[in-house]
Amino acid sequence: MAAAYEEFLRRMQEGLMMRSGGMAQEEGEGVEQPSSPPPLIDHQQQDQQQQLQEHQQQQEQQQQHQQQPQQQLASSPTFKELYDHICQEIRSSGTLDAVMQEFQELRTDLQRVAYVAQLSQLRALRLEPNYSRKSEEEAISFEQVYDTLITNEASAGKALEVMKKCIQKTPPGNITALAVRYMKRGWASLLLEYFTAAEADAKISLSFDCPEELMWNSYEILGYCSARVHDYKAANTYFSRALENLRRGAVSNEVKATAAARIMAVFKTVKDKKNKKSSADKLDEAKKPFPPVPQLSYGPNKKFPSASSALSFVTMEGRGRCTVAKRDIKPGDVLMVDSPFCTMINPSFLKAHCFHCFAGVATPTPCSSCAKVWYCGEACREASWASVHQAECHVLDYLLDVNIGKLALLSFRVLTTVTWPGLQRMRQSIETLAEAETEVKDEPQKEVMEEEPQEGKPVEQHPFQWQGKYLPQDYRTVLHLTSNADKRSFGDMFKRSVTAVYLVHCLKISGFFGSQNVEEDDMSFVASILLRHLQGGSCNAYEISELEVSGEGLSGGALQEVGGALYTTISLTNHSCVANVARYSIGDKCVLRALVPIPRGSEVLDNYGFFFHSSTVNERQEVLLNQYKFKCECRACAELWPLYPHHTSEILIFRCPSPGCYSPCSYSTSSRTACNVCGNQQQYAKLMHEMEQQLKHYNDLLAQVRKGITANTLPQLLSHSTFMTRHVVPPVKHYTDLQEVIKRCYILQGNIYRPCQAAAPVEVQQRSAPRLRPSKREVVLPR
Ligand SMILES: C[S@@+](CC[C@H](N)C(=O)[O-])C[C@H]1O[C@@H](n2cnc3c(N)ncnc32)[C@H](O)[C@@H]1O
Repeated sequence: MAAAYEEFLRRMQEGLMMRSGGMAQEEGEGVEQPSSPPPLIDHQQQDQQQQLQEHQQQQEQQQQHQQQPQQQLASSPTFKELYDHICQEIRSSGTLDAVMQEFQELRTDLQRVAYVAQLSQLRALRLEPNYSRKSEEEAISFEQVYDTLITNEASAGKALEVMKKCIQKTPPGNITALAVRYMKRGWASLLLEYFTAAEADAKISLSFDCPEELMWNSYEILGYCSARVHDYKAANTYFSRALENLRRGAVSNEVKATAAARIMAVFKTVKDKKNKKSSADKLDEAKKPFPPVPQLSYGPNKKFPSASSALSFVTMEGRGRCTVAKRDIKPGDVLMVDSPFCTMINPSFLKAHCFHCFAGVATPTPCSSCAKVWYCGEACREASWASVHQAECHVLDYLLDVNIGKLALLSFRVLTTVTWPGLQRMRQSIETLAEAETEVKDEPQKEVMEEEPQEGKPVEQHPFQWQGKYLPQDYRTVLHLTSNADKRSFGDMFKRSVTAVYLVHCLKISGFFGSQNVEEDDMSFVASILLRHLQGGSCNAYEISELEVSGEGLSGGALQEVGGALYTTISLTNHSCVANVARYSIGDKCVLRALVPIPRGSEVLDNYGFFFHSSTVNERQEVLLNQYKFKCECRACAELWPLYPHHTSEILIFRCPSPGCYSPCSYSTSSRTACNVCGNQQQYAKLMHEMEQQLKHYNDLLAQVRKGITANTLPQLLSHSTFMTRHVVPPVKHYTDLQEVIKRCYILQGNIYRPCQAAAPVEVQQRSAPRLRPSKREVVLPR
């Protein structure tokens, strides 16, 4: 039985990892263990002696449990403390078998959450607000460190980081302190040549309407930033105000003299210069955080506006809802542009990314209430507060705890987005839906589609029934995400149920239910919905990604998972290890584009993060089954395609280009050859010549992509992809490389983050050009 307990504990520790369509792989504590054996222990298979031993151990454990006083659970426990305590209690009380049996007999999420809510630890659970608070005392300590660091220009980077923390900790009521601290952060940015950030901070500092003589250094910063973009008129005004306020300021004469000399050195050189407006425009361009979102090819689908009209949605036996091509689709076609129902940031990106829009920011604005999250500016701060953050701010440390899993915050946000009154309005239909799911589903009315899938055996398709438009902000689309509840193990479901009840306590103290006392019945209802989203999210949450690049060009760089989101239209696409589409992020939007030609009637297939060329069939199947609860039967899995580079020497095998045949062909370059299967005649010498030309040209295209040039290159790569798809039998290294290069081009059109936010120099400095910032020896501490 000891082994059984170990197995139980392992299963209890499994769980709440964000498991998602290609999607976010969690977690701080590691990704969920792949493929777990069935949860129930078959006692009949164990020999009697073993059973006896286990029985004795169980008795001993029970005795120990009775003798030892139970360890007290901390007040306001973290999820890990709570869950470990529950596991420990079940283990030591010897009630595992009973718990497993009882729990597995439960049919609905409502029953599951009601069951775990009766555990003593959850009955006694009382949570207090838990978040990172503002503190003037801590802010002052950070400011003192800054004041020491900033006197040495080499420490400007550190000074900037320290001042960020200082601002984050400053209570919002300390107006003057905040104004001065933004000014100081602006100064550190200026020294680092982060001109956009320096300008933004100087302007924020002035927006507090503090006595002008305190803010002379902000005017000085604005003077340098304006001079840099040749806005000399503005630079003159700012420098004049800097000097005037410096004269009135309460700083020592020594500081006044040094600062005045420094300002004058640049002021003199810009005084009589004429404005050059175009350069200023360039700086504005640099501020735009995201590239434009592409238009859907062939226009939007009337019923599914986030999808192209080239797509239809059906259900198939064993595959659930599927996306199918209604017409021939070309590589590069934009098939879906989806908005999130709600999003969440990965805790490791909290320090350098906007909590609301995910833009990378060097000198962000903090939340006015907590000292945990940052925004790229006031607009995002306000939008976030109004939409989700107000409801979560004071319980954020519970929700961002690494051990609770990323889906906790996402599920919490689903509910705060819908709101309690919203849920109450839908309560009856939600309960009806939950009940219907436990009954045996009727066969949907059969309707044979015009189109047949191109490869493999034809599968019966039924139209996907949906009332009204399928809109990304419609909560019903989230409710109907597949949860795979019937395929989940005991450990998985048990841990999710405990999480759901824990989260409902977080909702309660954050004011979700309003000021009145909440009924137990309502708590259970909301916990059951949380449990539904914790399951749905594990198979349907997608990552929000960005390419982090350093240096001037766009070569290299790592694709990072900045956050997660629910995209309910993208969620209608199934997985293949040989996907025909690729996905990337623009801001918080998700774009799905064709990689290869997709013939009319074929399924549109995404990849959930497990590619045939980078992991073995066994690895892929194991994770897909464990995480997404299906057995992949794609071509690569069925034909056991080899890993990259597939073959030691590159051999291209031609396929018959006749539509509907596509069989591998042997050929002769000297004459026309007939396909063994369909008899189609093909001039292979001509084909070979064209192939050679294309391969030669491909290398030039590759060089362009390496430099980050995609606008003209991508169409040529896509046309090469069409040619290769038509003529070559996969898997072949060149074809795999080509798909990867196309994906790279798509990604380059999405979110890009440069950790160093310094704007690129607008012009090479000329002899007569103004100096952009003070030199090292002129640095004085701004007061
Ligand atoms: C993002 S959803 C895709 C849409 C889903 N079929 C539905 O009905 O909502 C992911 C889930 O779809 C199913 N799925 C995805 N790819 C599949 C495949 N190749 N074969 C069978 N089922 C698949 C699995 O249940 C998986 O957890």
